[in-house]
Amino acid sequence: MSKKVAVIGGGSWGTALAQVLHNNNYQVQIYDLSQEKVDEINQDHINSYLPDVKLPEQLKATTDLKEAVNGAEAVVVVVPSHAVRKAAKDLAEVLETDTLVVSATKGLEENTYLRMSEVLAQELPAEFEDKITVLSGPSHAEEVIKNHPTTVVAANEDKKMAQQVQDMFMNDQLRVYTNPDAVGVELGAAVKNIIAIGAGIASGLGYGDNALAALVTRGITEIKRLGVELGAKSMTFAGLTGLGDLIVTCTSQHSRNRRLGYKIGAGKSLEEALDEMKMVAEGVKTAKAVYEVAEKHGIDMPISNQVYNILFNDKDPRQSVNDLMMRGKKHEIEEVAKEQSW
Ligand SMILES: NC(=O)C1=CN([C@@H]2O[C@H](COP(=O)(O)OP(=O)(O)OC[C@H]3O[C@@H](n4cnc5c(N)ncnc54)[C@H](O)[C@@H]3O)[C@@H](O)[C@H]2O)C=CC1
Ligand SMILES: O=C(CO)COP(=O)(O)O
Repeated sequence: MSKKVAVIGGGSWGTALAQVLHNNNYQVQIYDLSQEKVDEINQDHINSYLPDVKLPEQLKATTDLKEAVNGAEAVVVVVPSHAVRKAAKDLAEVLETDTLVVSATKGLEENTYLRMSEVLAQELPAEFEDKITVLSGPSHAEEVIKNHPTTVVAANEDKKMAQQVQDMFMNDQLRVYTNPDAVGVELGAAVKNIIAIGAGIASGLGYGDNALAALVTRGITEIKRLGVELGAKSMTFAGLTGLGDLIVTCTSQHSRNRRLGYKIGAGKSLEEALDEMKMVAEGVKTAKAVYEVAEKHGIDMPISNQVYNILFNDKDPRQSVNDLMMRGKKHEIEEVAKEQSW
């Protein structure tokens, strides 16, 4: 009999990952709070967030968490970041001790500024701490669900755990690498969403590829600056979950964060833009968390800072662009500037 995996969260990413696991011969059960989502998957074999794609009939969904995790060798947590603590609390009641936990959510928790694996570790019993592996990378659900070639990373300090998750998801359409630096992987994934909102804003203002390249390149510089301060390895930000995910999110038609930014750049308020979104744009909440963390640690994050001010302080995006362009003059590579006292 095939092994079972429970996917916690039947949104676009949860459904795409569920299909990958189904293709890899797992019996998959999706858990979602929304009866409507569960009915779509069970009765119509679709997820309305992923139009034009028929899901495998064997993919089952439920609103009963206990039923979903019963007998599962792994649970994949893929609810929005604001729901992870609640999902983890609920999971703590029903999870069997030897179950692997995969965290596929991208964001930082508001107020605590914790990474998602840290939130899970706080709420699950202590024996799960080493069993939490982060799965992340440049991977829009809209393409994964169509089996387009995609690369992601399974991150856990424990090599065996990372490899188990690599084996679970890897196939000829989804290539999975491992990386012990879960801190860097999670921070890259969370902060790129803020820069992607910035890329959307720039596009909504009518700016083109030059501004985009500037945002991506200077964006990864400030993501790395924050990450290294918080204990990540600098090289992780040159990889799939750093630069890779930043590129895909800043440039893709599928990105929810970029789309939200575009609406704001084109003149809508944050409330109007959010009202028009069905799916989660994680960068909004993360912008607040990162603004506060950067302030606390004294880290210079000029782009994230401007995105925060546009989102939460009604700053005119054109003024933000001007302020970014007119910052004090700098050496491009700060490590070299320090080394050579430039
Ligand atoms: N959509 C994508 O292409 C990708 C998304 N992600 C990340 O995955 C996470 C989820 O994103 P999406 O699937 O796009 O979100 P979504 O907005 O499409 O769906 C979220 C789903 O979670 C459900 N939900 C909310 N709270 C829940 C709870 N406590 N228990 C169970 N279900 C709950 C909602 O009913 C909804 O069906 C986000 O952190 C996102 O950044 C990561 C990679 C790709
Ligand atoms: O993380 C993603 C792709 O890797 C999805 O980004 P969006 O949430 O902006 O769609």
